[in-house]
Amino acid sequence: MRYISTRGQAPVLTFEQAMMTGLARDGGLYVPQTVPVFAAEDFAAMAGLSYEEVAFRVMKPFIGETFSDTEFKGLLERAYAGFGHDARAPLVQIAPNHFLLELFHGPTLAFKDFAMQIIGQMMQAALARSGERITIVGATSGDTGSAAIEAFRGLANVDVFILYPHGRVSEVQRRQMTTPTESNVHALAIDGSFDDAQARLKDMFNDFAFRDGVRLAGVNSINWARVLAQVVYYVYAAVNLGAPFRPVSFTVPTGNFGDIFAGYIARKMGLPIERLVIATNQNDILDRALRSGDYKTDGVRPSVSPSMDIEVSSNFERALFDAYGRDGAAISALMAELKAGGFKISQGALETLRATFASGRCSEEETLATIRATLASSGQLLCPHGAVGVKVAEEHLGAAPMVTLATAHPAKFPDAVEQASGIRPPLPPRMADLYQRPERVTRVPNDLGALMALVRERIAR
Ligand SMILES: Cc1ncc(COP(=O)(O)O)c(C=O)c1O
Ligand SMILES: N[C@@H](CCOP(=O)(O)O)C(=O)O
Repeated sequence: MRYISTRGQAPVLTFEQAMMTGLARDGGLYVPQTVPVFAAEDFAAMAGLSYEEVAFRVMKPFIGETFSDTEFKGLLERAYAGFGHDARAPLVQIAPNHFLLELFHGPTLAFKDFAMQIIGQMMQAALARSGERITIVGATSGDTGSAAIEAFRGLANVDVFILYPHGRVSEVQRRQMTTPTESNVHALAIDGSFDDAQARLKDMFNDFAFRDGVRLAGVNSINWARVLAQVVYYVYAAVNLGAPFRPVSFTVPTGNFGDIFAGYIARKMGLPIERLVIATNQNDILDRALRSGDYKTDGVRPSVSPSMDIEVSSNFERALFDAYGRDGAAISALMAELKAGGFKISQGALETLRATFASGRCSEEETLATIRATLASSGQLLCPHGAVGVKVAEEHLGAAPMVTLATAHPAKFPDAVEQASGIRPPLPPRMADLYQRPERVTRVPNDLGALMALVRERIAR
């Protein structure tokens, strides 16, 4: 399996190279040259298997010979051993044809753990072989950061720097990033939005002297390995609901578009996904783009679902690449226009996107009302991101079972959940002292030069 860039001008890489590279050197994102298609029997044989076994079967064709089968199985076992639920990703029914896929039983209580834990294992194995040392820089709106820190804390050959928007993540999210004591962990609060943090991260990748000098690696969903690991739970959920013999629909609370893009890959692999629904909060650029064809930024507005406060959705570039017939030059031109505020999607590409994705938006009031209503109707307490998903899913119910991704634990957002429901969800006992632990964070300007200087200075220590 080989990986190519969405902008067509970067070297073609193996899985291991793509994983260790992050952003392509032409500024694009790596995607598989071809997506393997599974037979119906392959999916049928996965029903009832453990999460780790499904992960092995789904990921194996994409990773090729990067690891021996025995080694890869060992990495998967270690990655998911710390999850707080035997099923890893349990399905819970909330209405006759509507299920939640609980993706918050990992160590940091959000879906990011599913990919970050196995990437941590795979990167460590690759580094042990090469003897290299890397510098991870990540941008987060709250959940990627803590999951990355959890996966890489304390490693001797990795420094991990996490940029989060100052004042725009929940207190639990912030403390998860600022309280780890390991010296290889660097929490950085940037003056700006998540979009600013992600833009500076991409600028760092595009500065080759810096990138090569610090051996920069990325663990955001710009890294193909992140997307791949997230494909697994779509397959796992669908086969346990009757796929391939009956289709299943998914609604995905969406921000950076990595999670729903994983669903898109699952569908390309032959998984019968009837509807793939993008659910946005009030930062609804994706919903607007699918309706109007105009992908125009108009500023991020803080919401009660802060992890989705994103306007420049990185992975949308991967979907556009396919929708434009894999024309790297066309994607480069669109991304150049985006830097100036936005672009118009061609009619042909728009029709392709609309044939694949449906979308909807959920306001602030609707988010809180959905937390209340779902608790009353099903007894399930949602986090605000899951609530955005449930509200939009309810507008797209059809004959196929609908699965809404519950992307984070409600205890990560206690203020919003309490405001909606009157219930303040407690943290799990292992995190009970989170509010007492001392915090360690550096406030940083939204300035590329200053950020690069800080990273260089810290890793030289
Ligand atoms: C809790 C939660 N829900 C939803 C999302 C949106 O996912 P994606 O950025 O993959 O679209 C995020 C951020 O990634 C998140 O942290
Ligand atoms: N919501 C995310 C934003 C970054 O997304 P990623 O999937 O590209 O890492 C977060 O919580 O940080």
